[in-house]
Amino acid sequence: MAQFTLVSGSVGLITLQNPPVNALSAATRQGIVDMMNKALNDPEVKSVVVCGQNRIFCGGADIKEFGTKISGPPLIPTIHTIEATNKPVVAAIEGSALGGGLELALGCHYRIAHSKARLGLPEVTLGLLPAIGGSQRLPRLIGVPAAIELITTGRHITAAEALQLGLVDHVTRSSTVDEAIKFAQSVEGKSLDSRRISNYPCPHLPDLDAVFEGVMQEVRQKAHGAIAPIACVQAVRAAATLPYLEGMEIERQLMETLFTSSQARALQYTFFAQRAVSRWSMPSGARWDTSMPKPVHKAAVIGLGTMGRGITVALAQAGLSVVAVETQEKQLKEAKLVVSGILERAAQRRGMAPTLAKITYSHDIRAVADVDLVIEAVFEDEALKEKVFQQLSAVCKPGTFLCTNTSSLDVDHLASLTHNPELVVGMHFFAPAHVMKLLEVVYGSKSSPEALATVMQLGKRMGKVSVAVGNCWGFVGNRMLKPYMEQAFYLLEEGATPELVDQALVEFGFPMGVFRMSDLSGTDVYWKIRKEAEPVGASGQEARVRKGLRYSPLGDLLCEQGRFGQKTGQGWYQYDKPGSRVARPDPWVHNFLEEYRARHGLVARRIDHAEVLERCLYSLINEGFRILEEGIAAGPEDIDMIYVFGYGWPKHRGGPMFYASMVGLAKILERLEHYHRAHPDVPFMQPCSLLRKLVTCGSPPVHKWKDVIKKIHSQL
Ligand SMILES: C[C@H](O)[C@H](C)C(=O)SCCNC(=O)CCNC(=O)[C@H](O)C(C)(C)COP(=O)([O-])OP(=O)([O-])OC[C@H]1O[C@@H](n2cnc3c(N)ncnc32)[C@H](O)[C@@H]1OP(=O)([O-])[O-]
Repeated sequence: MAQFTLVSGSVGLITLQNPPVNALSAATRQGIVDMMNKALNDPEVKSVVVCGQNRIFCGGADIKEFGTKISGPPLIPTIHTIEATNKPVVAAIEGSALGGGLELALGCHYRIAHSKARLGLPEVTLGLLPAIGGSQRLPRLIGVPAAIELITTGRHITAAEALQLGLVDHVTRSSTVDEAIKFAQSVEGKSLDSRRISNYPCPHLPDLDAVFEGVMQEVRQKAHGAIAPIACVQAVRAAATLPYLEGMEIERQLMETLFTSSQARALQYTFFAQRAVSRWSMPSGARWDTSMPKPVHKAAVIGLGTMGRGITVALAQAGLSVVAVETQEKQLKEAKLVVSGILERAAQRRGMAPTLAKITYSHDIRAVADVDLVIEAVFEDEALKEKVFQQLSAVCKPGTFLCTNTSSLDVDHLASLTHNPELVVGMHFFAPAHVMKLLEVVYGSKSSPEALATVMQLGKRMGKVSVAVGNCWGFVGNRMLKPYMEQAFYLLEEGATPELVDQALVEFGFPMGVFRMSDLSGTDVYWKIRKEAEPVGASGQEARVRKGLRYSPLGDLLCEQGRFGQKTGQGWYQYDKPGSRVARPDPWVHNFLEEYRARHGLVARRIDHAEVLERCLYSLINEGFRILEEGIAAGPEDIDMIYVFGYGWPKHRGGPMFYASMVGLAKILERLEHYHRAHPDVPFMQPCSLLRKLVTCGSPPVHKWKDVIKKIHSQL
C-alpha cells in the first residue's frame, strides 16, 4: 500500500499505492508509517520524496472506512515525525492532493506540484473538518482569511492558485517526481527550522474577535443548518488564538462530534450516491456497463428561450459544435447576445478564450440536418412540440438522437411522432441550464440503451449529475413536488401563512420555502399546468373538491389577481417593485386567506413547524416510494440526487429517501397513516405499499431497499 525505493543514491522515494485515488485506508496508513520509519532510520537516505502511484498524490482519508470500526494506525504521530526529522521531506503532488492527502503534504517540509494538480481540504463537504492537523497548519501557512475560505467551502484549487497562496513552493509542467527528487537532493543537510509549519505563528490579524464574528455570521447564513462549516471556523479560530498542540486538541474534539453526526453520514452517502447514479440501469436489464454510447461531436438546440440559451451555453462549454435554431428573428438576435455574453464572462473568469466560434445560429430548422443529437427546448406547448418532433424526424440524418427538454409532456408520445422512437430521450434541464447541476434523463418505453448511454455521457461531459428515470407525469422531481406543494396550500387553508410554511422549510435547510420559490419562478407557471390537469368543471372556480378529491384553488385565485410573484412585485409576498428580490409578508395575502376561509367555513387553527415538515416532506417521500415501486427510478440514490442537485434539498440531510431512513420508516408510516385518517380525501397521504413492505421487513438501511424492491417485482 506504500512502496519504498532508494533513488539517486540518497533519496528515499515513498509511493502511495491504493488505486484509484491512493486513499488513506488502514493498510495505506500502515504502509506510510512503515516506509517512513524505514526511510528515516536508513543512514543511506538523506532526503525523502512522497508521491502517489498513477499520477495522483492522494484523495484523502478512505471515505468507505468512515461508517465502519476504524482500524490501522492514526497518521498524526507520523506527520509529527516527518515534520520533526532533519532529513528534508518533499511532497511531489500530481493529480489531486485532497483532505488527508494535503494534510500529509503540509507535514512535509516542501511541496512541489504539477501544473495540472488540484489541491483542497474538502472535508466540510463530507460533514467533517481537516482533522490531521490541516485546520491548524493551513492558517499558519497561508493566513486566516484564505484558510477559512478554503476549509469552509472545501473548494479544490489549481496549482497556480496554490502557488499564489504559498501553499506550494514550486509548480512544474514536467515530471513532478523527478523535480522533487532533484530538489530534495539540493536541500540535503540544510536546516529545516523555517520549514516546520506547526512552529509558525499564525499570521497576525488586527481585531481577531470582530473578524471571526463576521466570518461566523456569514458561514452560518450560507450553511443552512449544516454544522461542519461552523466547526471548521471554530477550529481555525483555535489555530489563530492557541499554541499548536492546544489547537490540535480542539481540532480533535470538534472532529469527534462531527464524525458520528447524522449530517456526516448524509453527506458521505451523497458522495457515493452522486457516483452511483452514473451506473444506470433500465427495467429491460440494459445497463451502463453493457451499453455503448455513440460519439456526439455536433449538437443542435431548437428554441432559444431561457432554457434553450442555457443549454446552448452548456453544450458549447462542453466543447461541442452547436447549431442554435430559433424561428423568431427578434428572439434569435437577443439569444445571440445573451449566449455570447455568458460565454465571454465565463471565459474571462477562467482566463481562457470564449468558445463562440463553435456556435452557429439559424432561424431554419433544416440547419440541423447533419448534427448527431438535437435538444428541443421550445415553449412548453404540446402542439408546438409535436410539430417540432415531426419536422426533426424528417430533416435529421439517420441515427440522430432526438431529445426533448419537456418538463411535463409524455416522452413516449413525442417519440411516437418520429420514424425512430428508439432514438428519442427526454433531457430535463433545470434553470439556469448552464448552472444547475441536475439533468433528469428520461427514457421512454422505446428508447434504446444506446440512446440512453449517449445522453448520459453527454450529461457527464456537460458536468451534470445525470440521473436516468422512466417516463411518467412530472418524471421524478416534479411528480414528487406535486404532493409537497398541495400540502403547502392545504396548510394555508387550515390556518398557516406563507411565511410560517416557508420558515419551517428554511429551518429544515432548503434555501427557500415553497411560497418564496413559487414567487421566484412565477406563480403562473404551475397555474397553467394545473388548469390543464384540473379543469374547473361545473362546480366553479372556488370548488375545493375535484374529481372526488380534495383540491385547493388558492394558487389559482392568487393568479387571477395578476399576482405572478417576484416579476410582478406581488405574489405570496410583496416586493418593493417588480423584479425585486426582497420578499416581505403581505397583509393583503393574510386578508385574502381569511376571506377565503370565511367563505368556505374553515376555522383557522395553530399550525406548528413540525406539522408543516411532516405533511410537506412525508407526502413527497411517500410519492418517492411509489416511484421506486413502479421502477421509474432505479434506486433511492437516484431520487435523492435529483432532490439534492435540482430542488435544493439540503445536502446534509442526504435527499428525501435517505432522510426517511434517518427519521425511521416506521415513524414515517405512522405519521402518514395519521394524516391520511384526518384527510381521507388526499390520496398522496395514503402510505404506499412499498413503504409498508419495508417496515414489515424491519426497515432495512437505504442501500438494501433495492433488494426488497427486486423481490416485490419478481413476485409480480
Ligand atoms: C482525515 C482527513 O482530515 C479527512 C477526514 C479526509 O481526508 S476526508 C476525505 C477527503 N477527500 C475527499 O473528499 C476527496 C474525495 N474524492 C474526490 O473528490 C475525487 O474522487 C477525486 C479524488 C478528485 C478524483 O475524481 P475522479 O472524478 O477522477 O474520480 P471519482 O469518480 O470521483 O472517484 C473514483 C473512485 O474512487 C472513489 N473515491 C474517491 N475518493 C475516495 C476516497 N477519499 N475514499 C474512498 N473512495 C474514494 C470513488 O468513490 C470512485 O469509486 P467508484 O465510484 O469508481 O467505485
